[in-house]
Amino acid sequence: MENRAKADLPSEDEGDLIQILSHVVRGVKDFVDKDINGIGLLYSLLNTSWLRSLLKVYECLRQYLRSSPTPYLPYASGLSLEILSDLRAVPYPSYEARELYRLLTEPHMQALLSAHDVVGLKDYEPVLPALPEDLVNNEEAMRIVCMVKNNQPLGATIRRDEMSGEIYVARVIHGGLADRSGLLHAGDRLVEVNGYPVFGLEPEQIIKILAHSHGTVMFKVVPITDRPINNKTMMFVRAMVDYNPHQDPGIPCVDAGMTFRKGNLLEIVDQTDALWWQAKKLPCSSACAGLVPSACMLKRKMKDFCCTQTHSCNKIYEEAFESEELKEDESDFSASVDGVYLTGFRRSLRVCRRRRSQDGGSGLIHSLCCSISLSDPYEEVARYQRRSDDTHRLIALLGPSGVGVNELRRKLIEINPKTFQGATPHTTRPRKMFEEPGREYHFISRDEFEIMIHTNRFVEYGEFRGYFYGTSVDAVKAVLAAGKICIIDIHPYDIVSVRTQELKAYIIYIKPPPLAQMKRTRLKAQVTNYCTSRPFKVEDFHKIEEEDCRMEKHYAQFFDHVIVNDGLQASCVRLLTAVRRAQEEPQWVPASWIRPAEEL
Ligand SMILES: Nc1ncnc2c1ncn2[C@@H]1O[C@H](COP(=O)(O)OP(=O)(O)OP(=O)(O)O)[C@@H](O)[C@H]1O
Repeated sequence: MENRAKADLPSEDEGDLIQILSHVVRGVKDFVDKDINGIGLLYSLLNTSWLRSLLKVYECLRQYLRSSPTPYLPYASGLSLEILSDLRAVPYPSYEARELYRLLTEPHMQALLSAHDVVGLKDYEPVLPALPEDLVNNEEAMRIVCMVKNNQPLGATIRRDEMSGEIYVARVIHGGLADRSGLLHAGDRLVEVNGYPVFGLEPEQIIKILAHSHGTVMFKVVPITDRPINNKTMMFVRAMVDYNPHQDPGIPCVDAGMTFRKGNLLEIVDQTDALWWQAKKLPCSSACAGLVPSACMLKRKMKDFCCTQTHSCNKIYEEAFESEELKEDESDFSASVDGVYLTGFRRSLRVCRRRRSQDGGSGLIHSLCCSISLSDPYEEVARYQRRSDDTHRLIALLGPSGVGVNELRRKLIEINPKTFQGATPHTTRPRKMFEEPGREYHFISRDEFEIMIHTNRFVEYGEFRGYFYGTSVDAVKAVLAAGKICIIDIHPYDIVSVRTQELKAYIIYIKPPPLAQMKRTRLKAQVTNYCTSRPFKVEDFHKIEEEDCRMEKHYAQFFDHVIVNDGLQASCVRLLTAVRRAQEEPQWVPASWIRPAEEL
């Protein structure tokens, strides 16, 4: 079969396109197993038999054009008419003459001969009537555009030029009906809609005309001469803020607007307009894009909002921490599983952090909360696939106090201490008898600790009873360099310190289940703080829920994954799966992590 296909090819170089196609198919096949958007579709398209047949037809036609065949007879149908007339003149025609007469008078034969003459004389170009001589030179070229609406919006917006009263197509929505037709463009001047002249009308009146028209809609337009080119390449971003077009009085067309939430991934498909971009939400469910504010426009919109938020940012932390009397001896937790020492399990530094936020911490909160939302309403992202020889990504668990962050982290390390490890913290407190330097803690002086703070070497730190405690970047890197997966718990404060090119943290948010389920699953659980260990009370659950709401409201854009901690066992399995995916499957990460700054 394959040989025959080869033999059918007109000559060696006619096979070029087929060869190129085969080469492309082989190249694309190598990427099929990688999670690249649309690659499967492209592969099956390139592999279709009709595409190969089409290319063959194309090659044959090229060969035909190259050999430029000349017709055997210049005028076959004329000759057939002459023969018919001669045959009619024969008084006693033979059987063969009668047969020939019958054949030549058949409509199919006549059509065939006529087609031969048309092709032979290359007489197939349409003949246009001559242009009238009195044509006005500067008359505008009009375009008549017909579209079948099919209950879907046209995917274009219009605006009225207040000075001239002319109506223009303001924008064409990417992937919408108008865009797919390729016949309407932003800047085209609208002259008529379904035969109604639109000059001087309000855009609302034109929309009414459109709403009443069913089936085919006809536009008469004067096409724009210099069409703006969308020369920016496609860009993927993570939304760092919520946006609702219905609450934005500044949007040019609410119906074309797209709602998005913090953390949503958007594909920016059109940046022609400096103020309003067009975007699709990922994973893509609709072919049609929606209108979203551009980065600079959204930043402007967020400015006022963020100013009002500064107070509540401070409040979040004031409210999130509890005030309790502390016992120094109970501030540490450590254990050994299968001879492997579990480190980095200090008691929560909630209280220390509260103190930090009181004495000067508010500046930090402000800079975290507002710098993120103000300066970058969109964060450019790119697909990142960790190579097997790269260090693992840091796994950072975040969640309301008491939800079970430490419990899950501990379980993960206990299940597989050869794979997972916490980072050994630093402290300025004196070493206890049984402690070994570098095992429970790295013991350093206060001066050394302060230098490390000022040189940003901590992913998180706090002060407790006059001593500093903290997890350093180097401690995390030491675990990663040993080929293990470093798993730490963080506070919202620490998000900025772990989301770096160096650590590539994958942030998993541990979310509480609904109240009833939380009560049911925590029947035997204990709230452990610095001075007591007691069963959960209803107030504890309410506090967890409140903190959950606040964390989601302010930090959801940073969550790479969310796990609802209902049953401990099931949550553990989900956590293991999420960690495996973070390390082995492609993930969206800030583009700055994988591209040098000058390329961005
Ligand atoms: N899914 C669960 N089912 C039942 N009990 C749980 C579950 N998750 C955690 N717990 C229990 O809830 C209590 C609090 O958990 P844990 O100490 O891990 O909270 P945390 O989020 O680390 O809070 P903190 O930051 O205040 O230490 C522990 O007694 C733990 O065993």
